[in-house]
Amino acid sequence: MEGLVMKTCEGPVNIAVIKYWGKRNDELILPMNDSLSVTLHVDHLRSRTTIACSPVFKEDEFWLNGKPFPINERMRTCIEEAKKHISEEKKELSKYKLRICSENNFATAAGLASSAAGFACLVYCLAQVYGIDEKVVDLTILARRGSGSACRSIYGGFVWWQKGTSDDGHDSKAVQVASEARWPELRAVILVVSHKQKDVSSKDGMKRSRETSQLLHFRSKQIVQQRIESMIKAINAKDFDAFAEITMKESNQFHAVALDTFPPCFYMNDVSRNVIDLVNKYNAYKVDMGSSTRYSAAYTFDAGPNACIYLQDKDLSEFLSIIVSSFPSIEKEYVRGLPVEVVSSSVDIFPKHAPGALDYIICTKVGPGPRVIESDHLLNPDGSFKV
Ligand SMILES: Nc1ncnc2c1ncn2[C@@H]1O[C@H](COP(=O)(O)OP(=O)(O)OP(=O)(O)O)[C@@H](O)[C@H]1O
Ligand SMILES: C[C@@](O)(CCOP(=O)(O)OP(=O)(O)O)CC(=O)O
Repeated sequence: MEGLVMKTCEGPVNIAVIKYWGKRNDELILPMNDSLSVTLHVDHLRSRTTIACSPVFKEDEFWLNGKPFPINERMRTCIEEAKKHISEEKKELSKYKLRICSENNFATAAGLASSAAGFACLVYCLAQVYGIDEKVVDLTILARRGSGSACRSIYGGFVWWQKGTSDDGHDSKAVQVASEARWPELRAVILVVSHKQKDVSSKDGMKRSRETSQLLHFRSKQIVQQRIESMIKAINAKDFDAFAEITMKESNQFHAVALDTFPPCFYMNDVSRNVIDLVNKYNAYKVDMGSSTRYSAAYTFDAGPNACIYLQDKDLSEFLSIIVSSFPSIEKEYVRGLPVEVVSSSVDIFPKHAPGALDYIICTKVGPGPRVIESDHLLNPDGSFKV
């Protein structure tokens, strides 16, 4: 079709080890404290987005996971902000309407960071369509306007969102602490306890926490900065003990803030607590078996019951075998993502749960940032939606 421009990109999920919770400015999405995350591999968990731009389109349209979806205020902001940075030779495109089609290969709005992958992918794809020069324009600042945690999905590896101090948000951006090549042995196992949409969104939950939780204010002023420094040291030194301890304490403190919120937010459930118990028992078991480190696995939970367990490649098969025997399933495709050998575990110190306590498991590793893909477009070649 004459004048049609079309690009398709994929964007990764990130799971924070130092949590973002609480904004100092809701509209600009400026956080109360810094945060730090691990980008998970786009081969296993990703948003894929196709954007087409054409003089014949009559209105902007968005489809998410195969259905028309409203273009909400945050998405509108990302589009309008991206248009401000359009390259000189593509200026004409800013007048054209957009068709955006996106899909996540995992549950949306279930505390699996779909908004992070989705908005990072959207902004990255807009940058390709509009010829935005990434050396001049910080895409992390654009992605932040879609969802705070999305700014960290613009980079691969280990990413630090610096809260910034200015009122206009120009210094609230993400930087890469280390690429995925720094710690290639690091693995992440996502235990999907529920893929149902959560009751209180992160946006509403963190607003309520800022208004009612004294613990949140204490944490953001007195605790987070020190933990960021220790975490960066741990990553650079590949010190799993330090990484694991800070990760678990951060998760615990975030959920303590959720409970300190009034009325409280309950994001974890009994299965989540059983997972914490299993990880603690696994760490103790490994020490008994002569492990040179205090921790072999570290849990973290976002605003939902699903667990993310960080561990190293050497322990992955053993840990998964224990999980599968402790949380049995009748699902055929129970373990997804990275291929891992799962054997029947002979270690019987872990409690057995009823089949079906976990929906499924995704195994992945630390990965790169968003990428352009040349095939598998989600729109037809003429820019129409695939129905
Ligand atoms: N692929 C996508 N493209 C654009 N926007 C998306 C995409 N996926 C999700 N979103 C947006 O993110 C919203 C879901 O965000 P929400 O914060 O509720 O859930 P989550 O990101 O899965 O959980 P959490 O942020 O707590 O980990 C969707 O309603 C939609 O607006
Ligand atoms: C618990 C968290 O996952 C919170 C994520 O919050 P969002 O980035 O989804 O919130 P908004 O900025 O309002 O879109 C912790 C984290 O990812 O750091």
